[in-house]
Amino acid sequence: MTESAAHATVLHLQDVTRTYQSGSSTLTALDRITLGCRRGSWTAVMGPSGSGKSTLLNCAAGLDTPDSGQVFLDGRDIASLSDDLLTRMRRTEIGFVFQQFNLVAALNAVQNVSLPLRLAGRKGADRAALDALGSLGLGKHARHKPRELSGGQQQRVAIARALATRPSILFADEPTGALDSASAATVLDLLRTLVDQQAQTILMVTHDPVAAARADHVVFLRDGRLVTTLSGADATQIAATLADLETPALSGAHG
Ligand SMILES: Nc1ncnc2c1ncn2[C@@H]1O[C@H](COP(=O)(O)OP(=O)(O)OP(=O)(O)O)[C@@H](O)[C@H]1O
Repeated sequence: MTESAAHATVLHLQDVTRTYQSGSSTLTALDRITLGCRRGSWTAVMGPSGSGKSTLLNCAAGLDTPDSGQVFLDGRDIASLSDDLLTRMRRTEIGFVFQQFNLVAALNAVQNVSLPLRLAGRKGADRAALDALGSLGLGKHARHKPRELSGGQQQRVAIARALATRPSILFADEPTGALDSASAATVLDLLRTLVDQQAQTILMVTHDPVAAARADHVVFLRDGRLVTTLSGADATQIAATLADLETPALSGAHG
């Protein structure tokens, strides 16, 4: 990989604004957000409830459309893509991991992981899915259905599925939110390994300072604005920054 490829910006949001209309009032969920994710970096998004984290992830993933501003994925403005190209981009260049795993209950692990490959029309989907599960230490569980797996194992299958098409970026929405702390640690170790060894790019929403501390950068939102960024911070610093952001909202709620 060349130096420039190693440091290429995979995702760039430029002045992204998203509002919602509620009766006669306008709620600004995202307010001129500018943010970049470089290849092989892991960025966590934190902020009080309602600060715009999910909206940010959805706009970045092309699942929601900003009112203004631009979202570039691998240098392409996603608003300029046709519906067909946008669908293809979502299937192949973006991976998504959710709090509740969202595996298909009727399918076993290998069938779940091969699903996006089949949708993308790739040959050898089962072989690739088996390889992906094996590399995540889940080879023994390939034929297990989701209900036969622990929460941490299900989330690792979901990560294997999200990465099956080798997406440029993995979006993770509270990936450890439904896990006990030991399973969460395993999933976070896996994400860290993917970033360090495969230059995977990750954008993750989390409420958990311990999870955010595993990322390279933490961006903090409040009222739709990006208010501060920490790099290389530990969980204590991250928790303190989050508490500072939540304090005015709490006093407002009681005032
Ligand atoms: N479809 C919608 N219609 C109207 N308002 C919305 C809609 N989606 C989100 N909002 C509002 O936009 C703001 C940001 O919401 P968002 O879900 O992005 O916040 P969040 O930081 O992810 O919250 P949480 O931590 O509680 O999940 C909130 O005030 C929310 O009520």
